[in-house]
Amino acid sequence: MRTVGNFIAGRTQPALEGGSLENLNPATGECIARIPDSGPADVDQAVAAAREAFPDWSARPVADRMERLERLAGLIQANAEELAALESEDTGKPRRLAREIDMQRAEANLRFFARAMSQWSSAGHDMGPTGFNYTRREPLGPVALITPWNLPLYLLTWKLGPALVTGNTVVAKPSELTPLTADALARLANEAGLPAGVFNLVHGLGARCGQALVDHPDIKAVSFTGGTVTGRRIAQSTAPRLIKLSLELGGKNPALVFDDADLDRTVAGLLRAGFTNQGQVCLCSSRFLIHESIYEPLVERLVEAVKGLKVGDPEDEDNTQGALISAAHRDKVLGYIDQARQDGGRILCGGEATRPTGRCQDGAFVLPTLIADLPPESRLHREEIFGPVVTLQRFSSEEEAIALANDVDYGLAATVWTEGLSRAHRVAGRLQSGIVWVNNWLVRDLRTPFGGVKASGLGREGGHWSLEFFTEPKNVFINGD
Ligand SMILES: NC(=O)C1=CN([C@@H]2O[C@H](COP(=O)(O)OP(=O)(O)OC[C@H]3O[C@@H](n4cnc5c(N)ncnc54)[C@H](O)[C@@H]3O)[C@@H](O)[C@H]2O)C=CC1
Ligand SMILES: O=C(O)/C=C/C=C(\O)C(=O)O
Repeated sequence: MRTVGNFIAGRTQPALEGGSLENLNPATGECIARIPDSGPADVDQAVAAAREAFPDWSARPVADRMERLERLAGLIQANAEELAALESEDTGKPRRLAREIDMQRAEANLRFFARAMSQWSSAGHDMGPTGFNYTRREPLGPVALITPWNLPLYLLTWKLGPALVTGNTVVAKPSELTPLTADALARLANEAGLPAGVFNLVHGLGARCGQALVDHPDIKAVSFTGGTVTGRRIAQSTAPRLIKLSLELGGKNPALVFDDADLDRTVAGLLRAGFTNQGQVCLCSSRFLIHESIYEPLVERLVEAVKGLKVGDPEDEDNTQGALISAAHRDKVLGYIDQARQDGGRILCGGEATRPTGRCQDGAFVLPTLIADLPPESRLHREEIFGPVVTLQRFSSEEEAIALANDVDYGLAATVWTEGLSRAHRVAGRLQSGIVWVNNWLVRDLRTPFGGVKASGLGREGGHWSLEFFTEPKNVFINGD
């Protein structure tokens, strides 16, 4: 079994009070590591290290920071297989998915932001003979990055890249459920030549370690991805200090399938949108809204396709579906399926836990599930389940589809399936959603704004939005004579 430590000022160390937490592999139920149960004293030490490293790191030439981040990206690439194995063990996701999605994106995130910095410019405002204004973009200081368990290294690097390249120093807190790739990244950070204290890592529970981090008076900004309840709590905690906050939160994302959709493309797309990573991506479509004229044939094809998904041991390269993040989360998801039955829903496929044979028989597996005929007010249409569960609804007009899509508290990512160009533009314009994909799902261009509206978050990350978040603009006026 591994022992994971906090990474502070370039060194690995246990929690100062000595406590530790179990880290389980959700596919087997086995304990695979012990991690520090960090508290305010550990956080204080990590923030002090970040504060101490800030003057040197922020004063370095941009090219120096870009080069070190590129080196770190190269080390992720070189160690991708080992990192994918760790990620899969820690999350229960198929190793193949961890390799093909998580590790590729972790590398791409760091390369993208290192290179984006070379194209970033600041504004100038010419007042003619009176003078000239130029805008400096200054780093903030030590910043907190708090990340969830569904895409651990993917989301940590998504925040780390822009934070570091703009000259900030970092204290990161990964989810207590998935510490392993962050721990590995810390070692690679030393190898890549990140100076001590530039990147620090504290492990532990959200309510103790995470809360101490967001409450720390020297933290100048918090970038958080996770559940909406936690996001709201962080917003309340940081509000009195008026620090910058970026919140990427949950979703209840609709897929709108119109009667002119290409059904082959739609079935393949909905399968990915509904069930990638066992439905544990904030962008997953969890409500399929289908035009009544194609409802029966499309649903028949979807049921067949979903039944064809292979659930089981994440190490088996043939499996597309692994375990959910924990037994507790599996039970929460199963609770929603029970609720669906009570609400009169019809389970078209799945609807239960499964026990793969062999080493995974005690794992947290749930069969991919489609549920029809729920009443409109059912909680399953409204609440984020964050598992392999999709509800189906019919609509008879474009107006009704848009109304159903918008009738939830969330507004993160919608998909629209149609061959009609005008309809695609019209509907995209009316959806209350930070992101709309037409005839596809999770095509990511890292230059684009990423984030949600309503209960799905606050602010945008990606491209220059991330670079702006991690810097403060300062206007300098130079007199004209
Ligand atoms: N990106 C997303 O949309 C995600 C959504 N979720 C949703 O949230 C639900 C709950 O999952 P959790 O693991 O509890 O997510 P969470 O939002 O509580 O955890 C995310 C991160 O925040 C930290 N955290 C928790 N409380 C904190 C606090 N008071 N201050 C600072 N940091 C804190 C956690 O330790 C973790 O690192 C899931 O069932 C799912 O519906 C969960 C993970 C990702
Ligand atoms: O940036 C992406 O491509 C995906 C981000 C996903 C999340 O933020 C999430 O699932 O929490």
